[in-house]
Amino acid sequence: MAEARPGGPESVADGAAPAGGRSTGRRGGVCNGPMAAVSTVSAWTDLLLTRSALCLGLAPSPKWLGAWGLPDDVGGARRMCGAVLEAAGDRVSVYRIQVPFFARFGGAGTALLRDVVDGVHGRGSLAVLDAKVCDADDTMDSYADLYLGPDSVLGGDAVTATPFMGFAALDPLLRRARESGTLVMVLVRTSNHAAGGVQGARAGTRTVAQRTADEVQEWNERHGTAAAAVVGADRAEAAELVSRMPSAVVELPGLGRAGRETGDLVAVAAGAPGRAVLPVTTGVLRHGPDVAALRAGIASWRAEIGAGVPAC
Ligand SMILES: O=C(O)c1cc(=O)[nH]c(=O)n1[C@@H]1O[C@H](COP(=O)(O)O)[C@@H](O)[C@H]1O
Repeated sequence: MAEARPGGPESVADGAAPAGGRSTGRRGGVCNGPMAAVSTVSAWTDLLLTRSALCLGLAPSPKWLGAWGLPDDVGGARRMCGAVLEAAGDRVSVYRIQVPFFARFGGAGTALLRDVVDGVHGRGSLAVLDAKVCDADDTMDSYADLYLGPDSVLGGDAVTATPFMGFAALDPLLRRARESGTLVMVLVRTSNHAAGGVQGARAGTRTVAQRTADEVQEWNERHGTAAAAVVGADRAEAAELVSRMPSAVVELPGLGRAGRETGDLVAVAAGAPGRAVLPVTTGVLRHGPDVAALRAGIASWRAEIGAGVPAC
């Protein structure tokens, strides 16, 4: 079995020329004063339709580094990310990057995370920073400075956020996302077992998840399409929630997970063409560290998704 390519910064940041997607620095920065909103969703749609709805998870956790025979340190994390990016080339539209697995290495981990985001952009792909943030008032501006847009510390194209301090608490972050042409991916319904008791609870005539979905749609209608959504529910519930947010990019987690049918996820995604992002982490990382095996795993997911959610 070939090993993951050892790498310096170049091995993560180098990539194929951007192929129809976002190029680094194309958008205005968040620190450059007021800007016109850019057509965020159309940039995502272009990529999702021309490449694939497939989104690769980058998760250099102790578990995965151990499974790959790599040291649980920033060097191991760099080699893992380099191998996945090398295997994917320019065939993947979006990466979901698990922030805590980088931040746990301190400053070196944060620098690696920025390198990885640059590597994603170098391949013409988009980077979702999975940090699940939320707080009140001016802290949200600081989250934007950290996560959103080319002039932020980490340069993400989207950040995940929890709405459970009340949807209005997300407003400052959403405004910054709109200004920088990025997205806030709001947790509408998550797939973890404990979530049902909160997100499935009824608030008047709607569940909390339905109400949050409606708030995503309302924000986009009022202000522009910076609100996106994470919907990790079964087929019927996911389809219903997605139908409430016709303007939003929706991330549908669960591919390759026990108890989740790929066909169900693909069917929900097919109902939101050009807006649905299907992340897979375990289902690809289990093929590593061999780059050829990773490449074959990615190709197989693209084919399986492509049968239901066609890309050109
Ligand atoms: O935000 C997410 O992506 C997410 C939403 C959700 O509903 N459930 C969920 O597990 N996730 C993330 O998905 C990751 C696992 O990805 P898979 O291995 O592809 O299932 C976890 O680390 C979570 O952070």
